[in-house]
Amino acid sequence: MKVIIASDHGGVNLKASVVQKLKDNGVDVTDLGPDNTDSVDYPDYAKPAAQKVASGEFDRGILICGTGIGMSIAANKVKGIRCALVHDTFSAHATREHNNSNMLAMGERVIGPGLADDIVNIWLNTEYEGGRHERRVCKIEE
Ligand SMILES: O=C(CO)[C@H](O)[C@H](O)[C@H](O)COP(=O)(O)O
Repeated sequence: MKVIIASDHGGVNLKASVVQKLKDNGVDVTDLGPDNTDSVDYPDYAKPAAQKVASGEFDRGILICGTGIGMSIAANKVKGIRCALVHDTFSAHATREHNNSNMLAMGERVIGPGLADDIVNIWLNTEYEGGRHERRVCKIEE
């Protein structure tokens, strides 16, 4: 599975920790930036990351800003993206099983690296259930 990750300045430290954990676990992860805490605008990173998932260049995308909210809003403007803002492990499971989410957004100012790693691990390894959920996901796509 190919994963792309991006942040703004508010998520750059949590992103570094998530990237390291993914690499330790052998996940093929590409960091779109930024690589420092200079102030940037989150849509400038969320949009290209979302486009690379929507195009199929990457299988999944992870976005991290201060709250995760701005990046999730921006990513969900891209057709084909279902970006879930998640700060608990139950939702990480549920959004894969029910929504077939292809992007995950988290906030560095909301959760710490331990919980973020658990969320990412669950989100990457939980299968979409299909069935009744497929009808609903199709309605989103329409
Ligand atoms: O978009 C956000 C909030 O919805 C993100 O948390 C940003 O990281 C945040 O707005 C950046 O804020 P800052 O005061 O410019 O660091």
